[in-house]
Amino acid sequence: MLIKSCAIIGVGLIGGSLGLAMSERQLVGHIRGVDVNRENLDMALAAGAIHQAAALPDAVTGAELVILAAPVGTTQELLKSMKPFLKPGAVITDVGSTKKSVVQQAEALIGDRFVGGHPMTGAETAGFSGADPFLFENAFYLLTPTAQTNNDALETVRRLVQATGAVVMEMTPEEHDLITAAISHLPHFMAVSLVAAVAGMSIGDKAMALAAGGFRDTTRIAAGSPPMWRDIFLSNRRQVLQTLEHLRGAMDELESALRRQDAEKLMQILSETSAIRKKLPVKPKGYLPYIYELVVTVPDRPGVIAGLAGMLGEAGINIAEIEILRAREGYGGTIRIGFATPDEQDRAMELFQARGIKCRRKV
Ligand SMILES: NC(=O)C1=CN([C@@H]2O[C@H](COP(=O)(O)OP(=O)(O)OC[C@H]3O[C@@H](n4cnc5c(N)ncnc54)[C@H](O)[C@@H]3O)[C@@H](O)[C@H]2O)C=CC1
Ligand SMILES: O=C(O)C(=O)Cc1ccc(O)cc1
Repeated sequence: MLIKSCAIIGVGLIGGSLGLAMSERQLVGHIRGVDVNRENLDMALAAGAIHQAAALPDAVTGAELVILAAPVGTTQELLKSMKPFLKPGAVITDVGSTKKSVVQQAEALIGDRFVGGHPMTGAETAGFSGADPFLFENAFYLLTPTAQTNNDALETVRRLVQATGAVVMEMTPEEHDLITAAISHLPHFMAVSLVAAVAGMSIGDKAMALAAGGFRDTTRIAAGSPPMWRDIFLSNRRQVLQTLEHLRGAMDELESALRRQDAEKLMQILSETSAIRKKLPVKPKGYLPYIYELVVTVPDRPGVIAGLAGMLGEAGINIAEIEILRAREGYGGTIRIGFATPDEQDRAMELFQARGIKCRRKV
């Protein structure tokens, strides 16, 4: 056990997942949870993510560690209301998606025992129902200590975060906010704008009904929690606007090439960005650092997946992940099967091909 008692303020997706990860691994003796949403609190309690539902200030009384996991706009009020009740020496951390303003507010109120944190993993589903004890496995978890931060407090948070399976990376709050503006907040801004733009077109409804791969992939995050994203945009406003300038520049260049019907320029931009996109590192997810995948096309027959699973099972090949990508009555379907090793992927491919089952490696 790393910590005797902890309070999680906000037991939604991230706070709930941390609670589950900490209790499953017995990292914390007693966890109290606070939430303005009774449903999330009840679910967190029932799932064992927290041991006790509480209210402020009781929840933080005697707690060695307090984790703020509500939208970033609540930080200041929460810290103000809990400050007089904090145990001397208690460590406070947060999981907010923006850091500079949060850390400034917290240091002004709490001092050197606040450690800014941000797990670089999550989903577009809000609330405890999406909580997952393995959410942090192999995910980057950014910590943003400042010159003020107490070393013991930092070490406490670092050890706890590492024990959830995450990979800690440290940077300044300023660097954090610019990087996340570019790779998280700007994409969200774009996804929201794309949904709004298409929805506003006269063909909007029909287009949405037909939306497949590209539109879905590019806009998935736009389904995220509105209060959470409102707070992120407001708190990282300057950096989001700064990165937006770069996006506008890139869009202007592409637009101008299109207006001029400049095929060469279009090819140059498309080739350069395609090469950069292909070089993105494979995202480690879950327990398995990498997944080696096959895409299998099967006929539309009951029991066809059981058949594939049976073949693999008999050959001693373990299925790490399985997903039905497309299925149409009468046309069969496409199934993605993930393996933990390239050897299993090769053997599965040979096995399927020997039986005349169409399959290919997914890259
Ligand atoms: N959703 C994601 O993928 C990620 C979110 N974050 C950050 O984590 C924080 C929490 O986000 P999620 O867990 O996704 O949102 P969520 O909506 O699932 O959970 C937030 C919880 O906080 C509660 N809450 C709101 N105001 C409160 C208050 N004043 N006192 C107590 N509880 C309050 C809500 O009722 C909700 O249960 C946010 O700061 C967000 O920026 C960080 C990484 C990833
Ligand atoms: O759903 C996704 O892919 C996300 O990227 C979720 C997410 C949202 C906010 C963060 O600060 C970090 C991660």
